Amino acid sequence: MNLVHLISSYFVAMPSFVANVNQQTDVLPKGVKALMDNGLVTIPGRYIKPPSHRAVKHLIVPGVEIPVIDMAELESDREKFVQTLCKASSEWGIFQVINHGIPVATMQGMVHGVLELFDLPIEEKMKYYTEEVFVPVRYCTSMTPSQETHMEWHDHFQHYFSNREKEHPWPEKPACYLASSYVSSVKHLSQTLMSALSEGLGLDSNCLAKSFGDSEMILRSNYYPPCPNPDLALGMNGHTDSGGLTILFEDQVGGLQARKGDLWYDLKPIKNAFIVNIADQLQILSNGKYKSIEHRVLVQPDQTRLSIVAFCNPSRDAVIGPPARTY
Ligand SMILES: O=C(O)CCC(=O)C(=O)O
Ligand SMILES: [Fe+2]
Repeated sequence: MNLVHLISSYFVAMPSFVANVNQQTDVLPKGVKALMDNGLVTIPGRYIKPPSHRAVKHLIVPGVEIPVIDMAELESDREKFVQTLCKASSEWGIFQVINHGIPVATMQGMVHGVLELFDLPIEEKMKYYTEEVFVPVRYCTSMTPSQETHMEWHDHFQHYFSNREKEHPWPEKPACYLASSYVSSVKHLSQTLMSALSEGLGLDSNCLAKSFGDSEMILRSNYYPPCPNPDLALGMNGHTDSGGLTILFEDQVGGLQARKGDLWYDLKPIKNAFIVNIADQLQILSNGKYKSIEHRVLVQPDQTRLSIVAFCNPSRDAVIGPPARTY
């Protein structure tokens, strides 16, 4: 056990210390970027994961390429496309999508805007600070800091688009944050994938969309600054996504891992591709055929990582169950 591990086990074994930190409810955590901007050199105790929750090196499979879904094949051979998509969704529940038709300029513009958004002065970002999920604009750090003993090493901006919304109240600053064309492109991609996923279950192409009802979307941008003690922390804990279909765009830094059995597969970032994963409600709608895969994020000692995640979800009042023909 090295010194850092020794120190961390000390903190983990000191529940009164942890409780003390969390009792400071009057002090809102402003985020990990703010900590790093202020010259932090060692992570605070509340970011140190207990040893049983940390990444274990020998259980990580490095540099894994998940199945590739080539959207160009949709035109040339729809049947083969559906088969490949169905196999990837059943065996992995996560795949990369290439030739998706979303212009590189739209993706780069989105990344630029999001980086500027996180670069706003902390007072500006704190105007949006909330732990509520179903609000048009949310800035927060970790997931629900007031309830967490061990926090995650990321900050995020999140938008909830209800299907009743007419015009989304985007933050006024920065002027270059223009996310609406990115959102509509990603929504279109999700609809195309959902039709093919429906067909993969032997159903009409609009069947899954019908079950989703007036679908909703949450757009979440995750900012993972460098972490001084990356082995003690996690950018995001292992979880499955609770919604329908998740469409993720990441930079080239890496850190996203997907779990199969006891092993964590370290996913190699692919330039300008999207990573798509099946979430819980699509697993249910497919009667378990498509898998909602557990995933997590590791942090880096010297690099900031950004991911932009669109959760394409059923309507909040949709009743979800497997369609009769998939029993
Ligand atoms: O940042 C990532 O790559 C994963 C993010 C994620 O899993 C999430 O926001 O649910
Ligand atoms: Fe996720």
